[in-house]
Amino acid sequence: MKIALVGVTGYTGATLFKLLKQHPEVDEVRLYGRSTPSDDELAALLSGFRHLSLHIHEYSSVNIMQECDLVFFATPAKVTSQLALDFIQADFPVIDLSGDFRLKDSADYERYYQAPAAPSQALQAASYNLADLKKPQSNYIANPGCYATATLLATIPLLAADLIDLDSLIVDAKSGLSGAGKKLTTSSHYAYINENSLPYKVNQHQHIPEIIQELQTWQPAFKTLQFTTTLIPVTRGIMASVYAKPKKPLSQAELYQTFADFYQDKPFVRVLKDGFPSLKEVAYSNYTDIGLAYDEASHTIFICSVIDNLMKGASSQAIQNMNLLCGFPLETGLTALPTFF
Ligand SMILES: NC(=O)C1=CN([C@@H]2O[C@H](COP(=O)(O)OP(=O)(O)OC[C@H]3O[C@@H](n4cnc5c(N)ncnc54)[C@H](OP(=O)(O)O)[C@@H]3O)[C@@H](O)[C@H]2O)C=CC1
Ligand SMILES: CC(=O)N[C@@H](CCC(=O)OP(=O)(O)O)C(=O)O
Repeated sequence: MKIALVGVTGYTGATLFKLLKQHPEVDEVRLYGRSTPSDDELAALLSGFRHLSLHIHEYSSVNIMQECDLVFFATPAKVTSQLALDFIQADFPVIDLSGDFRLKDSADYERYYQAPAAPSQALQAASYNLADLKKPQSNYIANPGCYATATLLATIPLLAADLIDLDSLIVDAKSGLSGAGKKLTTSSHYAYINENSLPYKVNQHQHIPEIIQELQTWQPAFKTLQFTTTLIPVTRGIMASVYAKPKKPLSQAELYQTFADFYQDKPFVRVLKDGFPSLKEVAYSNYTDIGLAYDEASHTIFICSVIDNLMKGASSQAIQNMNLLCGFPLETGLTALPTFF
C-alpha cells in the first residue's frame, strides 16, 4: 500500500512514520505538509531518521488521492477539519488523529474546542473507533483521544456488566508532556515542569464529551463523570485512576473476572490479576494495562489503566485502526514489546 502522512514533523506524526516504515503491508510512505523544508532542514527536524532520504511534498488533497491508498492526519484540531472534507466527499480512506470528527454533536465541539464544528453531514460520515472494541463503520476513522482511550478501556467493562451507579464515576487522569505536542508553552519548560505537577483544563477538557458520547453507547442512561487531567513530569504515558460505586457489594475476584472475561480475546489489553501497572510497563507499545481493587470499607471500585499516549493514545492505535479498515490481521506491525526500564 502507498500511505500519505500529513504532520510528520510533529510527535505523533514522527511516531506514525516509524510504525508505518515497519509495517509489512506498507510499500511507501509519502509525506505531505504545509511547508516543504530542504533536505538538510528536514534531516535536522527529523534527526532520528537522518539515514533515510526524506522529502515533504506540498499538501494537495488531489495529489494524495491520486498517489496514495490511504491518508493519516497527524495535524491539530481546527486544522484537520479544513483539510479533510475533500476526502470525506470522495469517500477516500482517512485515519484522523485529531479531535475534529470525534464528536457527533456540533454543540459539544463548539463548547469544548471553541471553534465552529465541521459540517454535520461530514461529522456523521466519520466513525469514532476505539480499535480494541469496534470495527470501522466508514472510510473516515476518527482515532480516539489519548485520555479518552485510557478512560474508556477502564470504564466500559463496568458499564457493560451494569456494575456501577451511573452517577458515581470519577476519573483522575495524568499525562506526560509529549501529550501536548511539540509546541513550547509555559508549563512545558523544563525548569517549570521538572519535579512539578499541575491540574489543567479542570471540568473543561475536550475529552469529557468524547468519553460521555462513547459511554452512552454502552449505557444510554449514563449522563456525566467527574474528570480531571494533571500534567506530570514524564515524557510519555497516561495513567487514568478511576473510582466508582458498585450497585451492590462485590468481591475483588468478581471485579477481576468481569474485566478478564470482557478482554479475554483482546490481545492488546492486559488485565492484571494482582497489583497495578506502571507507565513504563506499556511504554513504546500498543498495550493497555489495567489493575483493579474493591475496597469493602468505602464501598468503592478503583481501576488504574495505563497507556503510552503517543502509541496506544495516538499512533499505534491509528495503525490498529488501519489494520481493521484494510482487513489486515489486527497485530500486523504492532508486535513491539514495551521498553520498561
Ligand atoms: N501528542 C499526543 O499524545 C496526542 C496527540 N493527538 C492529536 O494528534 C494530532 C497531532 O498531535 P501532535 O503530534 O502531538 O502535534 P505536534 O504539535 O507535535 O505536531 C503537529 C503537526 O501538524 C502540522 N501542522 C500544524 N498546522 C498545520 C497546517 N495548517 N497544515 C498542515 N500541517 C500542519 C505540524 O507541522 P509544522 O512542523 O509545519 O508545524 C506538525 O507536523 C493533534 O490533533 C493532537 O490533538 C491525539 C492523541 C495523543
Ligand atoms: C498533556 C496534554 O496537553 N495533552 C493533551 C491531550 C492530547 C490529545 O489526545 O488530545 P486531542 O483530543 O487534542 O487529540 C490535552 O490535554 O489537550
